[in-house]
Amino acid sequence: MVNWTNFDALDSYQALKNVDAVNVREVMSGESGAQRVKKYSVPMAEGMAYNYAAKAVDDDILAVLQKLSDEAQLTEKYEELYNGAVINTGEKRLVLHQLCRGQLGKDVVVDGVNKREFYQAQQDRIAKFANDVHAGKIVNGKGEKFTTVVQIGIGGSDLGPRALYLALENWAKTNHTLKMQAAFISNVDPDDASAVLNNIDVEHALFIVVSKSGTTLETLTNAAFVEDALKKAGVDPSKHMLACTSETSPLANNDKFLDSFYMDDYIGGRYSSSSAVGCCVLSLAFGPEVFARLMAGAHAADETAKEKDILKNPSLLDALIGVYERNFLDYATTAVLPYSQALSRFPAHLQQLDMESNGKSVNRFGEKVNYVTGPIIFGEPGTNGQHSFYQLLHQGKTIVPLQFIGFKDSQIGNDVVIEGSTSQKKLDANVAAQIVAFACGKDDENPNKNFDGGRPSSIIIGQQLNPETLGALLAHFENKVMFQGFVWNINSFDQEGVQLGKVLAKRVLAHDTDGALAVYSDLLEI
Ligand SMILES: O=P(O)(O)OC[C@H]1O[C@](O)(CO)[C@@H](O)[C@@H]1O
Repeated sequence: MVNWTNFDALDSYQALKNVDAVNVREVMSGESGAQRVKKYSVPMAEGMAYNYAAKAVDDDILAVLQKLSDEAQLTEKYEELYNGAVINTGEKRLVLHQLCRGQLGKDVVVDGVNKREFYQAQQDRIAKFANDVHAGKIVNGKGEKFTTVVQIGIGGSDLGPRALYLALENWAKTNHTLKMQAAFISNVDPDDASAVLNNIDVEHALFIVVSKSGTTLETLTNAAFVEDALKKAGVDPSKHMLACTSETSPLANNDKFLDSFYMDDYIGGRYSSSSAVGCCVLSLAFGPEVFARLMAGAHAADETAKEKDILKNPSLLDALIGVYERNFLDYATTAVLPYSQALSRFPAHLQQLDMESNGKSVNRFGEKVNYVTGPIIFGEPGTNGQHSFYQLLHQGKTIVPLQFIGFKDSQIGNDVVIEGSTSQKKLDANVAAQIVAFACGKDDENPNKNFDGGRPSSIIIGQQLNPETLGALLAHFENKVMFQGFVWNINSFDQEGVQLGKVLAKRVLAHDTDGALAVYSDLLEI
């Protein structure tokens, strides 16, 4: 059995308060910096590496972080999780998203159902469905092949799958495995659905209504919006619409859908890309083999996360360094900066993953905690970000830890040498330069041109963004967030904080308002 103890009650919490701080500028300058870049690197799954040379840690701090990991029983808690303990205390649920991509421990059986087999069976059903669509065995009302798939969902039923689709779209085109174009409708803003519908050929489109709960206002509204558009186009919606939901939701077992695929209550929305939620759209877009490769990469990262030695466990190490920065260096934000245009929506996915999971003020037993928890996450692909918000990152008063992601090869492989280097080389040169600029700064007698440096970062480096490396990246961050939640002794798997706004919006629509709500409603003429 593991002990669920508040972070500030641990001996290692006190020890971390007393460690000697590392001056990033000092240690990253000159030969010492070169040595750190070689030394402070951990292999990740799928040939990637997590390099943390430019973080404010040294061997002494790492030793205390190892103690923290052991004392807080972080890998033991992970083991409890994948063996089926009720980790989500708020909703009294198991947490099984890792089981969608492989068996990590014991069989998890609930009400006589082996959960790994259930998730695999859904993937197999989706694979058969996708193959039949691609082969022209499942066709539209006119007997013609479907060419487009549209996912209708929001939050975890949108962000992860959308980020993954965009991450692999060009890779799939290059590798001749783009079977169907995908599009996504999420916002209840009517312009979102209209713009997507205007851009596609609805007669040849399949629409997946994705909602775990089957009750989300935006998704149900958009599903009805699309149904209406299909009817107006003279198309039978039941031949074009699929459902992806939990078996207990109001959307389940509904014959207005061509077919339905299931996840369950043990998969949180923001962790659902590995379940039917991601499987459906990605298998239709790229083929089931590509989805299987994505899952293989994620499973490899899940296996690595079992390692007790923090210097061999990149997601655990990343988590612990993040905790040190958040609780002892007082850094409130983290920027995710992929030097890969394909990862354009990955920061948005991580924003939900991290902030919805760890944006909590009470521990897993509902008691207030006296320390800060999850950071604010934001980000954009480099080099675009360099010409936007990096000014503040370099010279602003707030220090923001930076998470870079970079790849040696492009996905499409089309490149030109201009002034002695390819665009890919320019991209990679920029990320290397940024890490050193942030860490080491530059003295200038003109204060306006002076860079203090000392701004910490880490980088995940891979050869190429492909299904395996993408899967490993996805799981790396899921596991990092999980480990941080364990340190803070919070429940990372519920999201009560999003409920109040939803309830009040319903009251506005029902004209049941008073006080400020009534005045705002009047201002907007609702
Ligand atoms: O899949 P559902 O049930 O429609 O939920 C969508 C999203 O809404 C939330 O519950 C928060 O509003 C997320 O956690 C979830 O990913």
